[in-house]
Amino acid sequence: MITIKVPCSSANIGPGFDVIGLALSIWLEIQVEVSQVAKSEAALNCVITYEGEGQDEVPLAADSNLITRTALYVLRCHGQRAFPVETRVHIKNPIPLGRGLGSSGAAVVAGVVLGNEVGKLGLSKARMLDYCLMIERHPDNVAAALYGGFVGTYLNDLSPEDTERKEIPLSEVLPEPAGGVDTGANPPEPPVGIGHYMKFPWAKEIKAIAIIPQFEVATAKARSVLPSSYSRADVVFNLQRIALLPSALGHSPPDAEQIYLAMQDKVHQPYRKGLIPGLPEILQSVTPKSHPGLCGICLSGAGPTILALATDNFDQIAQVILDTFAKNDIRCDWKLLEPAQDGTTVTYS
Ligand SMILES: Nc1ncnc2c1ncn2[C@@H]1O[C@H](COP(=O)(O)OP(=O)(O)O)[C@@H](O)[C@H]1O
Ligand SMILES: N[C@@H](CCOP(=O)(O)O)C(=O)O
Repeated sequence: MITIKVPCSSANIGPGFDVIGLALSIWLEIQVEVSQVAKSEAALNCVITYEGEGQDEVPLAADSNLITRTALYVLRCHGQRAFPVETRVHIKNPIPLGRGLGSSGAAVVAGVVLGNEVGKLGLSKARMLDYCLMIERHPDNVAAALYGGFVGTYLNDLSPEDTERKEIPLSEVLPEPAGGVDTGANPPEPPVGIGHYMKFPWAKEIKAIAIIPQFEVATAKARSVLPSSYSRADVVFNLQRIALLPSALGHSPPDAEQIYLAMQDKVHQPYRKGLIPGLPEILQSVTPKSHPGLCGICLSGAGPTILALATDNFDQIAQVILDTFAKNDIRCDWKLLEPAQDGTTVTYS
């Protein structure tokens, strides 16, 4: 059996919109068995079973499920039209969907690794990142999930031809389900070196409190409310803070006041407040002065999860944020998480 484990991730961490990602300790797990039968009755030779978050909504057909659809994309780019006969994929997913904890990024990474494994393609992690970026086009979640830890990411300047290839409509990369039938269309291969990442140090004292509201915000929706241009003052505000953030979060012992300031943002959080009731008040509800132990607070990814970074007093900090959400009739779960430094792992048993 092949076991693929992919961590969840929190993107942005305040000012690092589409740049910074932090892999955290909730893992999507995929168990894969390829059984040696002569013929498979399953569409595209793939049988999917699923447990955990999203089990009542996630499709189980190989050409609809985001994980296997992604794997099929990778396989088809290498001349393999379907899964090997017969591939059984069991998905265990504890990452809540549509909450800003990178469930789709984890699913895309898992799909690329699944394609690489069952197709015996021998792709490097750097090449797998290219495949991920053809599907999830912002690099922060997928780079964190693939490589692990606290990362800064960027997209390379590509040649005009490669740029065109990279920007091909998603519907051509992941064609609409064809009822398990191979349409025969060849998908576009990713250009080489679409994106890059760099891992930053993380101060061992800092843990992540994730306050996860019981409602979903689709990332696509949360991106659609952002403006297409910004004032120079707002861009400079974020640049000034993002320049400090990696060293502030890597410095031990952590300087809470500096981290708190370095996590302020004017590029995405203010525009997303309409999607998350009480967001400005929640972001102001705890500070290092009011709640010793707190280092910084931000929207996790596109929300609605709130990420509070702290060294102590985790329950008290979580409780204030839960209470502030409760005033807006929003119930939440909360978890204390740690950076997942190893990123995606594959084991064989
Ligand atoms: N384990 C999974 N298996 C299949 N599809 C998934 C899985 N995880 C996430 N998805 C897909 O990704 C969507 C959520 O993505 P998105 O809106 O980007 O939110 P998130 O912040 O959780 O990444 C889900 O509605 C589902 O379609
Ligand atoms: N930079 C992206 C990150 C989205 O993360 P997700 O976990 O909400 O999918 C954005 O802010 O849109």
